Parts: sequence; structure tokens; C-alpha cells
Amino acid sequence: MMTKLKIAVQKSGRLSEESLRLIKECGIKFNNGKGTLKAEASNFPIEFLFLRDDDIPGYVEDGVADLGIVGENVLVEKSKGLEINKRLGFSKCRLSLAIPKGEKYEGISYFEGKNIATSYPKLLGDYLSKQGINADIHEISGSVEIAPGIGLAEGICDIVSSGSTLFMNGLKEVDVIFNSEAVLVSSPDMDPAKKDILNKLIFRIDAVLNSKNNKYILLNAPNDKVEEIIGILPGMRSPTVLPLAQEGWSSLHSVINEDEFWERIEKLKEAGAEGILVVPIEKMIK
Ligand SMILES: Nc1ncnc2c1ncn2[C@@H]1O[C@H](COP(=O)(O)OP(=O)(O)OP(=O)(O)O)[C@@H](O)[C@H]1O
Ligand SMILES: O=P(O)(O)OC[C@H]1O[C@H](OP(=O)(O)OP(=O)(O)O)[C@H](O)[C@@H]1O
Ligand SMILES: [Mg+2]
Repeated sequence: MMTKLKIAVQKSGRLSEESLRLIKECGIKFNNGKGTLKAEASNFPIEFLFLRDDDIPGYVEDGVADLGIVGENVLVEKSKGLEINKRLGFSKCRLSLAIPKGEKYEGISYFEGKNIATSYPKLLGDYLSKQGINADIHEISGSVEIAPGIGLAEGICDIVSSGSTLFMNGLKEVDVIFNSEAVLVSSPDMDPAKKDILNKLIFRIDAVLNSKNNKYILLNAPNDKVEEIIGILPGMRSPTVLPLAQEGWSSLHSVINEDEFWERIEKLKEAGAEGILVVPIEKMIK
């Protein structure tokens, strides 16, 4: 029988869409009809299990799934020792302590002896004990932001992204205890055949992630400015320089990190660059 990897992906929620998009961008084709809990790729040896995100670290640890895509917050909360294979750069959020907005806050000692509602008792417990704070942790599985308003707790520790859920519930964020993003995790004892497939998958994921952070840049410059511009443009190796039909001018092509691009654009113009084009890269293999 052909070896296949089993990957656990969130069935529906904040991770599912981006997880499946990443797999598709890796050129892996599959059908996942509504309500399906299992699917198989048609052009790559991988099978999908669609699960609640909380169960993903456990399934990977037990070997029911070989791989999983999960938030780092859930991984650290639930797993006993799975290692992160790859940070995936989506579903970025933070786990924060929050209190009613009218309360005065002067530091973490605010929580001494207080009651805090959370779905992350382990992460919160570890954080508070490192800070030397004794508090009562009240575990609830969802709608945590409602807890202070109904007298269930004096503070909360939950996921924050835009902060609008806190705001709508009359709360303010007072301390960030953990920063999270989606991560790929894999079972520690995989046989060599599975490891081989995993490496192929990671190779594709790298190509997709690299392409997202980088742009292809093309510009024109007078020949006497080319050296200076090459000094400003970082590249995978060095820029490609091609002669233009117009005498004395060249076209330079390179790859630039998107963040660096905005920093360097002024310098490129000052150095004499013209007709600058920045285009997305579909895949990038380093
Ligand atoms: N507002 C947000 N912005 C960005 N990422 C988020 C946000 N909320 C949650 N996440 C990330 O996505 C993960 C899944 O969030 P979601 O709200 O879908 O979980 P859930 O309701 O527990 O889902 P499930 O039904 O699978 O148990 C979180 O563990 C976190 O890593
Ligand atoms: O800071 P914000 O941008 O408001 O995001 C934070 C909220 O997002 C998540 O819930 P989600 O909307 O996924 O709903 P859920 O309670 O069903 O998980 C999380 O549990 C917070 O409640
Ligand atoms: Mg969950």
C-alpha cells in the first residue's frame, strides 16, 4: 500500500480557510465537501482529517495524525512536547489579560487573589506563577469575554486580535502573556517513508511562504548609475542587468523583501532608478 501522510486541519473556524489555502497553494488538489470529516488529495500522498482545533495536538501526539496545523496557543496549552515544524504566518493573535475598563490597573499584582476566567489554564497558570501571582483560574471553554459582566470572574485571559470583542464587552487589555500564529506540527516518530513525504511538503510550503514575503522588482537606470543601484538592491544573488534598446540605459531585475522595498524606494529613486515595477512572485525556491 502506498504510504500517505495524515494531516489534521481545523474543521471550521479561524484557522481552516487559511490552512486549506496554503495546502492548495502548494499545488495539492482535493475535494472537501461541506460536512466531510476526511478527504484525500488526488495528486499528493496526503489525507486530511477535519477536527476541532483543541484535539489536533493530541491526535498528532498519539500518532492518529502525522501532522497538524494549529494555533501555537492551543499547541502550548494542550501538547506535552510536540515540536513546531514551521511557523505559517497566519492567524496571528495574542493571549492577553483583560479587566473591566473602569478599573485602575497598576501592574500584574492587580490579579493577586483575583478570579480569572480563561480557556487557557496552563498558559495562564505558568505565566502567573513566573510572576509570583496567586490567582484563582476559572476554566471555561468559550465566550470568555462575557465572564466579568455576569459576575463569573474579575478578569479574563483570552485571545485578542483587533480588540473589538474586548471593547464590545467593556473590557481593556492590560497584559499580553503569549503571541501566537498558526504552526505546522508533526509526530516525533515518523517512519522514513513518511518523513520523505513531509520533507517534500515542507519544501513546497517554504516556496509558498518565501514568495509571499518577497516581490520581483524591475527598474531602468542609466548605465553610470547601475553600480550604485546594485548596492541598494539586495537580491537572491545579484541583480540581473540587461541592456535597454535605448543606448546608455539598462534594466535591473531583482527580488526584494516587501518590508525592505518601502525603505529602499527613496534611495533607488535618488540614485536614478526610473520606471520601477514591483510584481508578486508565485513561488520562490531559494
Ligand atoms: N480573532 C482572531 N484573529 C486571529 N487569529 C485568531 C483569532 N481568534 C482565534 N485565532 C487563532 O485561531 C485559532 C482557532 O480559533 P477559533 O476561534 O476558530 O477556535 P475554536 O472556536 O476553538 O474552534 P474549534 O471549533 O475548532 O474548537 C485560535 O486558537 C487562535 O490561534
Ligand atoms: O480581538 P478580536 O479581533 O475581537 O478577536 C478576538 C476574538 O476572536 C476569537 O473569537 P471568534 O471570533 O473566533 O469566535 P469564537 O468565540 O466562536 O471562537 C477569540 O476567541 C476572541 O473572542
Ligand atoms: Mg477550539
